[in-house]
Amino acid sequence: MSKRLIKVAKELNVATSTIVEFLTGKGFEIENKPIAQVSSEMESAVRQEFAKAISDKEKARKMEFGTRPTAPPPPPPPTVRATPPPPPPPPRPVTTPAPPPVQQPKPVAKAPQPPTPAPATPPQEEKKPTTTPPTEQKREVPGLKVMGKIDLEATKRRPAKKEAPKPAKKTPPAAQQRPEAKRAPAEQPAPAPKPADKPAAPAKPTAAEQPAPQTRQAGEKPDLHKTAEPKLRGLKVLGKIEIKKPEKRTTDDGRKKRKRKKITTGPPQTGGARGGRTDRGRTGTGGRSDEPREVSAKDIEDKIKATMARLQGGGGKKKRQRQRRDNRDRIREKQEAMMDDQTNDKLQVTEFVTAQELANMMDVGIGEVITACMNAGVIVSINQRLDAEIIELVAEEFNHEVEFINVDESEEEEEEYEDDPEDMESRPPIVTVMGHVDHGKTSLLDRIRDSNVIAGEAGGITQHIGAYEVKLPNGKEITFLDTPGHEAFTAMRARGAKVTDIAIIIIAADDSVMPQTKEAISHAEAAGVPMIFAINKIDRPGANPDKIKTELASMGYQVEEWGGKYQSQEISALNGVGIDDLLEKVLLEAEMLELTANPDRPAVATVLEASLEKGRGYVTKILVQHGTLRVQDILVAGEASGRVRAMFNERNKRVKEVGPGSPVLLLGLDGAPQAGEILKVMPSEQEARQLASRRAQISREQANRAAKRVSLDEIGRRLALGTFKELNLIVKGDVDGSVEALSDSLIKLSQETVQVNVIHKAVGQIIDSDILLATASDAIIVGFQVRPSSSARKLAEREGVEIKTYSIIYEAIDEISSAIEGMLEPTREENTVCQVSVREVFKISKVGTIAGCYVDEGKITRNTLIRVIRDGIVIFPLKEGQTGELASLKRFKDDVKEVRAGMECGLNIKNFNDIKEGDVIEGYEIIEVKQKMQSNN
Ligand SMILES: Nc1nc2c(ncn2[C@@H]2O[C@H](COP(=O)(O)OP(=O)(O)OP(=O)(O)O)[C@@H](O)[C@H]2O)c(=O)[nH]1
Repeated sequence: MSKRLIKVAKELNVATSTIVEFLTGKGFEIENKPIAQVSSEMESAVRQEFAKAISDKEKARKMEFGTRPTAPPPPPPPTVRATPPPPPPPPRPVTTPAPPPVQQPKPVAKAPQPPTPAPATPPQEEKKPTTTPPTEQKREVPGLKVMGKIDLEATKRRPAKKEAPKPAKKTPPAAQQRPEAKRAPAEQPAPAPKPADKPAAPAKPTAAEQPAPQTRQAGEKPDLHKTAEPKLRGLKVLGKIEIKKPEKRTTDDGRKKRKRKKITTGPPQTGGARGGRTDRGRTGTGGRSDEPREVSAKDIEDKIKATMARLQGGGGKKKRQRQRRDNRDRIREKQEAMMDDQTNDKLQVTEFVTAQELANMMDVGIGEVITACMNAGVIVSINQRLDAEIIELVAEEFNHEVEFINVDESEEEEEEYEDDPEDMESRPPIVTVMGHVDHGKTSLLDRIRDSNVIAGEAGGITQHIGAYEVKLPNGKEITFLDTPGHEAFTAMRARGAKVTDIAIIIIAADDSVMPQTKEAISHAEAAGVPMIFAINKIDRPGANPDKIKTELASMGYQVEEWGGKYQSQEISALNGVGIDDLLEKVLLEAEMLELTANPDRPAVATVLEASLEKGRGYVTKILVQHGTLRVQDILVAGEASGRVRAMFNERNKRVKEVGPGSPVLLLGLDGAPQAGEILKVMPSEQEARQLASRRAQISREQANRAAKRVSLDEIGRRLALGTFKELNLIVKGDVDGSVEALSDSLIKLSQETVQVNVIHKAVGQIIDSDILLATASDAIIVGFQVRPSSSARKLAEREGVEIKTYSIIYEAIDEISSAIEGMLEPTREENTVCQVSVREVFKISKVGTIAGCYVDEGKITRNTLIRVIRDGIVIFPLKEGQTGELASLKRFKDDVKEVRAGMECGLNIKNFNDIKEGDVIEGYEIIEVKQKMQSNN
């Protein structure tokens, strides 16, 4: 599994640039971006490389914190505790020989120690009050006379006074010494430390302070002794201060300090809330977490009391306290919630949650989320919707795992109906006829319908219900979709419905494989629907079926009789030749597909068409796919719901029930679902309504989101989701050569992670069917020197299909290649600012060709960059990198700076005089595009 660079860097505590440098040096390819993916191979290399650094750092850390308390202190404390009483006698002799001045320098040498004693003193103060009771008993112990001795060296009187109370209050071992200390204070204190550390000398100089450490040891424990011993010597003054404090504590300060303690417990909580956030990143600090736990138990009691008091109507004096407690509680609860979150840290998110929502989910401040985004190089606002990559990154930052859930899936959990294999019955195949205009689609469908009308229904008034069934002499049935051509076919597929089982591609034998034929093939191919080629009009004198087969073979579709895998049939839709054979081949294909359905289950159907009819309400034409649909069934289809009021077949005959594979027209829905939407039978009207309204809500939500379809900018995001494996492209160009060249180059961009497919390529304008195919196949349209028709442009906008147009082949390749690599950084982009149609052309000598134009959209200015488009193909400028400019722009006879939509104007173009009536002048500007989020990362 690969990781983000930033994460690895954090784990190793190494700069990302260092890692990148190292990896690049090792021959890995990695970008210096925080979200760059680090493969496990790279990671292990990096870990190996930086392992030493990590361990060194770890050691260094331990040294800082651990050495003071652990290394030196542990040995002395135990000895001091255990030994002090027994060793006293031997030390004395030792002390005498030891020269006090000589050893004093030693403590001085241990420069670092002085700071430690200072902190050591406060603990003493706190503990002293608690130790007060034992002091009297301890006074009896004579062993602690040493204290007195120390005092003599420094300031005899004061230390003596101070020490006296200390020993009295403290340690039991000291008790014996104290009496001695009083009597012979000068020397005895020294021995006490000596036995512990051996260095008798240090004891003497610090004599005044040593008593203090001893008292600490008694009250506290080994740690204090350890730190004290080396440090005490230099810190005499501090010792004095400490001694004074304990005396006061016992009286007034005790209360104050108790209060302080309470206060300190409070702040840690608030601090915890603040610090908790930082802790998350560092996975918490042990010490702090302990405190709040203790406090929380008390606070719970307090809270109960406070609540009780409030219920009973407490006095105003305690109001603040209560408020404070409440605040603390709130903070603590928040903290606990965070802790819970951390343990249960898998976030289920839909894509495009806002920064605020993500912060709420993780229970962290929005500021932190924004900061995390900024650290990753992305500036976001509170309500900005974050994409998958960023969500992942931010969640990682807060130790959350992310699971992306599809809104549709999450909102609509379809319970899979499990069909019993025994209930499955074969159903008629559903066939779509597609082909080039005038190649005979309608004629074929009519011929089939007329010659194969279901028995007993001949002569009835037919109505268009989007499909019809035919029964063949052998009793087998076939359902033909007669929705016009591939538009309906792809429109349905674009909605996720796969209705067609088999596609008949009809090609006129006296013509050739035409652009629409190729499109039809592309559509069927993209849908994975088996094709049968019907070579029509074989009765025509110029018919040449072999030519068609050859063309098909050259496209990679070898027909069966030529050794290929595609069935084909020569037919004449006009006189009925070959139709039965064609239907036989359809049945054969259907047999191979083993089409079955269970008629005994709640019906599921696909909407073919829906409309609002006067007097009938919403009329929905459907094709039942599973189960049997009956009158009075409760339905939901897309955002519409209702109950089946009535159903009619294509003969306009009422039917009470419809089985799988049959089309029907139904009344009763409260809206018009879109073609391709699934109609389901629901158990209750309430559920149907709920589901419909939920879908309506989702579709609104989706409409608000970024384009649902793939776009170059979106590839990075999809790659992050891990679901993006194929990039489908439709390539349109001005000439065959460029289409081929561009397609080949684009296919070559395929990588291990992303396969680039050119699902359709053709010469000519980008038209509606390209958009439909792109919608159905989630493809991007790449146009080279061609433009979309205005209806195609609108359709693309509506469907969210991205059309990328280029004038330079390598730019197209570069951009798509960058997108695939997830590092698209568009900085300059074309923005169409106007569309002007040429209505008249005047040739004026010396001036050139003047075009009388009408501004259809936008505003053309004198400086607008332009290109001339004829029949959807760019005819000027043709040279790569060249831009078109106006030589003049006039309204009537006046030069003007700009002309707006709905106005006429005259213009001529620099270096271009071949302008013709009907040409379109497209004005555009080059704009600097803000870097998209994906590209930032
Ligand atoms: N000679 C001959 N003419 C045919 C045959 N099939 C269709 N035609 C003729 O070809 C023309 C076009 O046929 P249509 O069935 O309308 O073709 P289409 O593909 O449905 O056309 P659009 O609906 O416009 O896409 C009509 O004049 C038909 O009479 C055939 O097998 N032989």
